[in-house]
Amino acid sequence: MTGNDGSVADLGEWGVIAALRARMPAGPLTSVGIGDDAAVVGAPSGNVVAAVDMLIEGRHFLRDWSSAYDIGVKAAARSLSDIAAMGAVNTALLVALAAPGTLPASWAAELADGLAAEATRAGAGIAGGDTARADYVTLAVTALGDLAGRLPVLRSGARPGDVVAVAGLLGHSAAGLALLMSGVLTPPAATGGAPASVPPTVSPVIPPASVPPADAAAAPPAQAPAPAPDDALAGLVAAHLRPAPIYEAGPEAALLGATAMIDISDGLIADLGHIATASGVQVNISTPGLPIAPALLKAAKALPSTSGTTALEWVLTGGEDHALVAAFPPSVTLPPRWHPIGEVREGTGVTVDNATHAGPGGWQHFR
Ligand SMILES: Nc1ncnc2c1ncn2[C@@H]1O[C@H](COP(=O)(O)OP(=O)(O)OP(=O)(O)O)[C@@H](O)[C@H]1O
Ligand SMILES: Cc1ncc(C[n+]2csc(CCOP(=O)(O)O)c2C)c(N)n1
Ligand SMILES: [Mg+2]
Repeated sequence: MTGNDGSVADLGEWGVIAALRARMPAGPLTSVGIGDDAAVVGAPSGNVVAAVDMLIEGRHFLRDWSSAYDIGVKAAARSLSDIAAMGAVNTALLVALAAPGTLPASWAAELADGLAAEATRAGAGIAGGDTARADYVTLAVTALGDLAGRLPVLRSGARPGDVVAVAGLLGHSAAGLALLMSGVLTPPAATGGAPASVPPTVSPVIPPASVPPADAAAAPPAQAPAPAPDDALAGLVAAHLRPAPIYEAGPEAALLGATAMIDISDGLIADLGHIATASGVQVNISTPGLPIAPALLKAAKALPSTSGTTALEWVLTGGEDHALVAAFPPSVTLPPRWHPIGEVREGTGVTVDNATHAGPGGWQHFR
């Protein structure tokens, strides 16, 4: 299933499953993996932690931008990071894949490699899935995890006085998306990452003007100057195409006594809003404590129509990096990868430097 070996329709459903199976290790806790009616996965501490997330062509990715490997990584990372955000260790993924019959079999193989690589990075395997034909590539990845005897870290446990800290990147994926949407950078997949025989992909179902950040989306792709290669900017595009959550920071936070935790898929403000609501508290973000990578400032300058606050906006409202954000009792000594960015107070909602932030604070489907 590599090279110029035809389409998934040529292989047929069972052929596709066999080919995927050969590339996706079952993982250490799976005693029955791909090939039976259901998988059997060990749950060493007695409770199964489970999450599912979809990844939809045109909504979450474009095949013109992302290689099949990128899409596999991203689909896996979205669900794996939800398990980490409960303080749990990932054990196995179930992968539901729908795709057009014209999809090259080698594309499906690359997808399996990306899924397998990211699952392995999180310590998990791939225990099963489902395969069907559809007009667009759609993935629904279920992740299973284990709490190793600990209590789950919920969204609802934050208490006034807690310190809010983040582990992982903020705003990189949003900046990478803005660079791609504006045409300032060409996606690697368009220059060799995807097979030449990839069928035409759909255009984004999201009108560009509604995709955050709005200032970047407004930039005209055609007129954008072709810049010299820039590793810092290319790194942002890579962060968008292949998020790399720090999975082990989830169980680490649980062991440290985190009172609440969430992974940032929609945006820092939006996702902290879920903690604030579930916990019945207010969260204040202090912008001087926010890690704003120099690459973000560079990207904001490289985009034709951005303002001086664009890099900060990406950090505050950009999703898809899947950093973990957690509340810790003030007595906890945080390891270096946990950066304090704010505090929990009495009240409601999320404030930024004690003020309400204008706008939705992140991504929301159907808006
Ligand atoms: N269609 C659905 N049916 C049942 N439960 C759902 C459905 N959609 C979401 N949920 C549940 O709602 C809660 C919040 O889900 P949500 O998808 O917003 O969280 P998330 O996966 O962390 O974020 P995101 O999907 O934005 O990455 C979860 O408990 C999830 O299982
Ligand atoms: C082609 C294209 N256009 C826009 C975006 C941006 N985007 C899509 S979904 C989402 C939030 C997370 O989704 P969910 O809430 O489903 O977890 C974001 C920031 C993208 N990734 N690709
Ligand atoms: Mg979800």
